[in-house]
Amino acid sequence: MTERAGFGERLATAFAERGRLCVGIDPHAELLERWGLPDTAEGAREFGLRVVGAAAGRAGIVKPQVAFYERHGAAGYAALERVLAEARDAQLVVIADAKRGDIGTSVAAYGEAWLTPGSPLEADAMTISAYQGLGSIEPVRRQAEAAGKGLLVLAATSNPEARPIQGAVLQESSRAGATVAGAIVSGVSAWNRETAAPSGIGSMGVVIGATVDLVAAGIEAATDASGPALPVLAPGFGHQGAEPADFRRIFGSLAEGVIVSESRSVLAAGPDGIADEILRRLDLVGAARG
Ligand SMILES: O=c1ccn([C@@H]2O[C@H](COP(=O)(O)O)[C@@H](O)[C@H]2O)c(=O)[nH]1
Repeated sequence: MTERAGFGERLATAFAERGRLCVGIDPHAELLERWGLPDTAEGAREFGLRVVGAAAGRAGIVKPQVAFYERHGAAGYAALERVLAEARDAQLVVIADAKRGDIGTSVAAYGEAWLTPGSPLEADAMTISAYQGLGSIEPVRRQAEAAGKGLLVLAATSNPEARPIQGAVLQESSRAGATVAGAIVSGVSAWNRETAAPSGIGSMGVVIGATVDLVAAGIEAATDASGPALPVLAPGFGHQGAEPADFRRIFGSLAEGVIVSESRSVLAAGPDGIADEILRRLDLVGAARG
């Protein structure tokens, strides 16, 4: 196994060499049909491998949506293992969109699954939920740091129904007065400042939808520009309405670490059109190059 740089460093290289587009791998039933593939684990594997083939040498980052493999049970996991391995062999930065979360040894087991070098489901980073408290995911933070992996903690997700909970104001804590989303951004930013970041981008990051108003969500107030840039996985571009070319305006002082994530808007191009669509979407985020 060849030695890979840490997540933040790999992200910085991907941004510089390939741009910020992250191609989602979401083999849901409708897309599989459009791609002429069966709605089975084999279909999901073939879909994922073709997306990886189209992304390799064009985009720098892919994000398999774990749920679409999990729904096929053990065979789906075998398919996902293959897609993850091919993506990593193709030198893509791989973000497993697993949205796991729990406490103690249970959350640590999730970390082992997705972030251990050499594990069957190894990715470069995973999405994780801190709904049980930021401290509950501390074991995975330690695993990620030890293995040079990344964590992307859900802060303000792209779906509008998240707003009442993620925008709720904390009453009793060291962050009283902050929104839940803002507190997560501040807490993860503090972790990120502690990670070694030779590239200027850290490895501890957050998920913030491109559809979110950062001021209303209490995130702007929580942003601290010191230290390495905070990785921000940003779904909500493309099919959900946000324009990739607008990412700097949308994210302001967080823009440096933004990963522009798109699934359906790219995948809808089908197997024959996806390579060109990736190049077209990369151009839309073109201001991000360099
Ligand atoms: O806040 C979030 C977090 C994750 N997602 C996931 O991203 C993709 C979005 O797909 P599109 O087709 O580009 O809308 C999908 O896998 C979601 O589960 C998100 O949308 N919002």
